Formats: sequence, structure tokens, C-alpha cells
Amino acid sequence: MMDFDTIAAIATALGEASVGVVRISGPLAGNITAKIVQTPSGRDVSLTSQRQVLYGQIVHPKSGQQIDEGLVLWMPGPKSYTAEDVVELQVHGGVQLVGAVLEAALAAGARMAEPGEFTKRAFLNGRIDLSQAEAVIDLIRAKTAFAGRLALQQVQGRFRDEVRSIRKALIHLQAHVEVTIDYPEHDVEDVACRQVMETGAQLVGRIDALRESAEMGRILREGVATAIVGKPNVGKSSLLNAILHSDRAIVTDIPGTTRDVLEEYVNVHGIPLKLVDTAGIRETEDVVEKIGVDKSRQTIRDAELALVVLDGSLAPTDEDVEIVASTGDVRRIFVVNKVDKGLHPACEDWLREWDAAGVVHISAKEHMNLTALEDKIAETVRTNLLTERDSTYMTNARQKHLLDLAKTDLLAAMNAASAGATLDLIAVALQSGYEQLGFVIGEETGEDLLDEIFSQFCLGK
Ligand SMILES: Nc1nc2c(c(=O)[nH]1)N(C=O)[C@@H](CNc1ccc(C(=O)N[C@@H](CCC(=O)O)C(=O)O)cc1)CN2
Ligand SMILES: Nc1nc2c(ncn2[C@@H]2O[C@H](COP(=O)(O)OP(=O)(O)OP(=O)(O)O)[C@@H](O)[C@H]2O)c(=O)[nH]1
Ligand SMILES: [Mg+2]
Repeated sequence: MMDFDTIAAIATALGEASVGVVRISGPLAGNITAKIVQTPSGRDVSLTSQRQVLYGQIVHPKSGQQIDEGLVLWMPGPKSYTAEDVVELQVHGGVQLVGAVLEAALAAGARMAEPGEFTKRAFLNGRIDLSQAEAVIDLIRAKTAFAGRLALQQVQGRFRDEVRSIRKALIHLQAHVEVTIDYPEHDVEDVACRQVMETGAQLVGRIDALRESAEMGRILREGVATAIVGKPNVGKSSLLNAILHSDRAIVTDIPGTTRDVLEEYVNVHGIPLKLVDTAGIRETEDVVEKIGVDKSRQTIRDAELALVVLDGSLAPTDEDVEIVASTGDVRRIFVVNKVDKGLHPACEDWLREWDAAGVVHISAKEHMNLTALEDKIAETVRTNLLTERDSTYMTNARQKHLLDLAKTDLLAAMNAASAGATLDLIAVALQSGYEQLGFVIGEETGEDLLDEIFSQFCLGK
């Protein structure tokens, strides 16, 4: 256990709520609590070595002014979230009240915690590793049940266990090589080299599985960038509203209504989408609309998925043709809208040119066939952007980079082994790979990086 000062923060969201929590962690947690909590029996919480819940009055340590009544959770270290002595003051939820309780804790000797500092301490005190700590952010930010499940597995150490297991195999392999260096008989060397190539290939496979899950992680964190595009007035904003079940975007019968891109997050069958409504694309002299149209084109370039919207009740125009051409490089679904008005024969003819599997007929206004569109979106994302075997981890960009480096080291060791290089060279490459994997789970990680990672947390976490 490291020697830290005692920190305090509000752990719950600020706002009206039934309960608000102020959390205190560190060696003075019990002492501070004794100064600001008066129990009916006059008992001092910090005298017990067992976790317990007490009822008491929360008072200001200097003025003695009563602030609220509350429940006090006493969790002596190391059996606590931070592995230090932790106290949680559960009081009535309310911005003013919870703030006053925090102030009382600060006046009694605590320091205001930095964002993520509680979780950082859990890491520094060795209760969790870095990948678990990082996953806490993912868990809090998870936008779908699926993302939440993966993040929880990560919080509970699933990713860490796999990295540790790969590391263990690597150090084993390195030991084998090192031992052979000391006994340089030729056939023994050959055996070691073969071992490096065989085990190396297996480990590269396992590292690859973790690397590939980075794509899954990114999509679950950021959502699939999904652009709704089409010429003016086809019903793009109506479609956004229909998928969101709200009147988020302005809808009128005037072409050129949407002038700016509008982003919203939505969960479609467990897949988070960053849905982007765009200005209808057409030639225009209007300065503001022109900027909007340029942004629409940029949105198409940035998109991972495009919903190309057409007005099915009208014959297609050159503008439709141009938009279809400009989305050729993006994975796309053709959305034929306004089918409540009937399908124009020219549109029907035109549609036959495309793969019917990629076309969905809907009415955004009348909410017709939206489920079919959502099914299509989910299916397209699952089969093209996410793969099944990725679904056990959600590696982040930092971890992915280190895994890439570890893989490069491992491949270098294998190449050296197959080329008959000296065993020292092989051992050095294996050692380097072992270290890179150590950084993934936060062994030998510098203070700067830790600050960077934990500063992304919310206050009180
Ligand atoms: N009131 C409250 N609820 C909360 C949290 C919290 O800090 N406070 N958590 C905060 O995010 C999450 C729960 N996470 C936790 C993880 C570990 C320990 C803990 O005390 N671990 C010890 C003892 C385990 C045991 O009893 O065996 C340990 O791992 O040694 C506590 C909370 C969600 N709910
Ligand atoms: N009948 C019918 N009308 C629709 C449907 N979807 C949209 N509309 C109407 O079409 C008009 C244009 O809808 P918007 O959603 O604003 O179209 P948009 O593509 O966002 O237009 P811009 O922002 O100008 O590019 C509005 O009057 C909508 O009510 C539909 O499914 N059926
Ligand atoms: Mg619009």
C-alpha cells in the first residue's frame, strides 16, 4: 500500500436525486469522518476493522452547523475500491447539499480529488491493473448493453488475464533461449529456434485476436459514423427523427431546410451509431447552403456507413445520380423514402440496377418499415465492420499500439530464429515484446501516461 494523502469528491451526478454520495479515501478517512459525522450512540466509525453502515448527522467540522442526516459506509482498507480506508457519505441528493458535505470533508482535512483519482489509487495500490482501470471509463460510457457487457468483463480482468498469460508464455520462451545460450551445443540450439518459431506463431495469433478487438472497441466507444445523405427534401431529417423517436431536426417542405450537419447517438439493435443528418446536396447560389453542402460531402468522406435517401414517389434526377456516384466508396444502404405516396415507375426501374439486397423501402413520415431498415443497418455493421471473434475484448488505441509493437518484436524473434541468428539476438527481441505487453497492463508505466489516462475520468470516480 502506498502512502497517499486523503482525497474526497462527489461521486454522484450533480442534480436533484434521491441520494447523493461523497466519497473519501486515504489514511485520514476515518479521522475526517469522526469530525463531521455524529452518530446517535456517539460511536466513532473508524474504530472498527469491519465494513459497516452507520446512521448519523453530518456537521461542519468548524462551525458545528448541521448539514444533513445521512448513512455512512465505512470500508477499511484493503477491502475497498481504492484498497485504502474509504468512507462514503450518502446524503439527500441535491446540488447544494452534496456540495456542503464535500466542503465539510475538505474543511476536516481532505483534499479535493482529481478526476479518476480513486480509480488511479486502486491501480497504484495494486488492486486492479491498467487495463481494468481504463475499462472503468468504458463501462461508465457504454451506450449499449453489449458494450457494457464487454467493458464489465474487462473491468473484471478478462483482458488482463489474457495479456498476462501471453506474457508468461513469452518469458518462458525467453528463459528457454537464455538457458540454451549458456550451453551452446548445436542440436540444443536448433530445438530452441524451432520452439521460438512454433510458440511464437501461437502467441502472434493470440496477440492478433486482441489487436483485432480494437476495431470493436473503437466502434463501441465512438459509434459507427453513419451519414444520412441525399438531395434536398427527400426526407433525411425526417429519417433522423424517426430513428431517434424525437423531433430533433427541423423538417419542412422547403428544399434546403437543413444547413448544418447534426450529430446524434442512437442504439440500433445493440449497435451504437453516430447518426449524422446532412444538408441536401445540390448546386446552389445560397452562401450558407453552399457551406452546408460542402460539409455534407466531407461527412460522406468520413462516414463508415451511408444511408443514401431517395424520394421514391418521384422520378430520379441528375442530383440523385450524382449523389449515388459520390457514395460509391462508402458502405451504403439505399433508402427509398415516401413509399406511402406510392413508388414512381422511373424510380422503380432505376432501383433495379442495384443489388436489391441493399435497398429498403420506408416512409419516414408514417414510420413505415423502419424496423426493416434498422435490421439492415445492424446486419450491415455486424457483417462488414464487426466480426464475431472480436467480441470478447474491447482493446483501446493505446493498448492496440503496444500490442502492435509486441507483435513486431515477436515476429523479429521468429525471423531471427528461422535465419539462424544468434540466440542473444532472439532473446533481446523476446524481452522487448515482454516489456511492451507489460506496458499494456500498466507495469513499468510512467507518471505522465498515468496522468493522461486518469484525467479522462469524471470527478469522483
Ligand atoms: N457505493 C458504491 N457503489 C459502487 C462503487 C463504489 O465505489 N461505491 N463502485 C465503484 O466503482 C462500483 C463497485 N466496484 C467495487 C469494486 C471493488 C470494491 C472492493 O471493495 N473491493 C475489495 C473487496 C472485495 C471483497 O469484499 O472481497 C477488493 O477487491 O479487495 C468495491 C467496489 C459500483 N458500485
Ligand atoms: N409523404 C411523405 N412525406 C415525407 C416523408 N418523409 C419526409 N416527408 C416530407 O418531406 C418534406 C421534407 O422532409 P425533410 O425531412 O425536411 O427532408 P430533408 O431531406 O431533410 O430536406 P433538406 O434538409 O432540405 O435537405 C417534409 O415536408 C416532410 O414532411 C414520407 O415518408 N412520406
Ligand atoms: Mg433536412
